[in-house]
Amino acid sequence: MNEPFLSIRDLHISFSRYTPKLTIEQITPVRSLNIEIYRGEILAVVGASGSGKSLLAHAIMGILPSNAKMSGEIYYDGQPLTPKKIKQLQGEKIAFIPQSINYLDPLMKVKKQVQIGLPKKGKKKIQESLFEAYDLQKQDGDLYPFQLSGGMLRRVLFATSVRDSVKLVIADEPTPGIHAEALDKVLKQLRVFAENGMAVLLITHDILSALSISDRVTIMKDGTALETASANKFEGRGEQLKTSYAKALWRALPTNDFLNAEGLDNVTM
Ligand SMILES: Nc1ncnc2c1ncn2[C@@H]1O[C@H](COP(=O)(O)OP(=O)(O)OP(=O)(O)O)[C@@H](O)[C@H]1O
Ligand code: NI
Repeated sequence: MNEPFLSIRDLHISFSRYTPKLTIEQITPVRSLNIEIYRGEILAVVGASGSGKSLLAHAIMGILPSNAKMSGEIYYDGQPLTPKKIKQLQGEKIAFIPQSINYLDPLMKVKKQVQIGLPKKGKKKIQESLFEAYDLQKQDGDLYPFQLSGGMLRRVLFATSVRDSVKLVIADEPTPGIHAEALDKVLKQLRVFAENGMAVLLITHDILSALSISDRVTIMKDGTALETASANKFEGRGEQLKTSYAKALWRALPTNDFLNAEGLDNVTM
């Protein structure tokens, strides 16, 4: 097999925080996390709220909060991904679609934000065609973020990430609040990115959408990767999955009649 394009080895992320009794305790919401993403594939990372998915994305992007302590290694295209390197790559080679729409500048018209980083010549044209591709009206471009709905803002965020030069796409929950048709478009677009050779990391709660377009799926629980399996292993009663947690998660989906859903909290590796 060829080399992973992005490789995360033994990642730990901790925070110190005050307890109600004003003593300091340390929490480690990401621990012993190993993840590899290859060129041309979509790896979906799925997991419950609080399982550490966004922290993983922020660690890669070098935007963890300043009180976070991180250890472990992140390799990009065979080289350590240092804070300096990430600054060079961001936008140009690595596209990040953040979970929070607060990442948009509240004081800048959205069309200007989409134009950032586009080639000087023709950026207006490209921005307009991106708007069209993501079902945004031309006049929406003159609005400020607060004037758009959450679903529209997500599509703006998505549009801001698209560049031909990009090699790695990290999409953190790109789909909440958007209607079915737009959801389909966003997922298909991720597929197109992968088919163009990009490595795509899709972070989501939604295991069914993840399975519909991903090549492999990593199930995250309590800050670590419990199991990584090809998407096609999620079938039947989950016999091909290794951990009981992954099996239970799969069987608990509505399309699988919620089999065993009540046991999901109790299952162990
Ligand atoms: N700035 C912070 N300070 C202290 N703890 C934090 C901080 N950010 C995150 N955490 C801890 O890390 C955990 C994981 O956070 P993270 O945002 O990665 O979860 P997530 O899997 O992305 O959840 P969601 O699906 O809700 O977006 C949180 O539950 C919280 O305990
Ligand atoms: Ni998150």
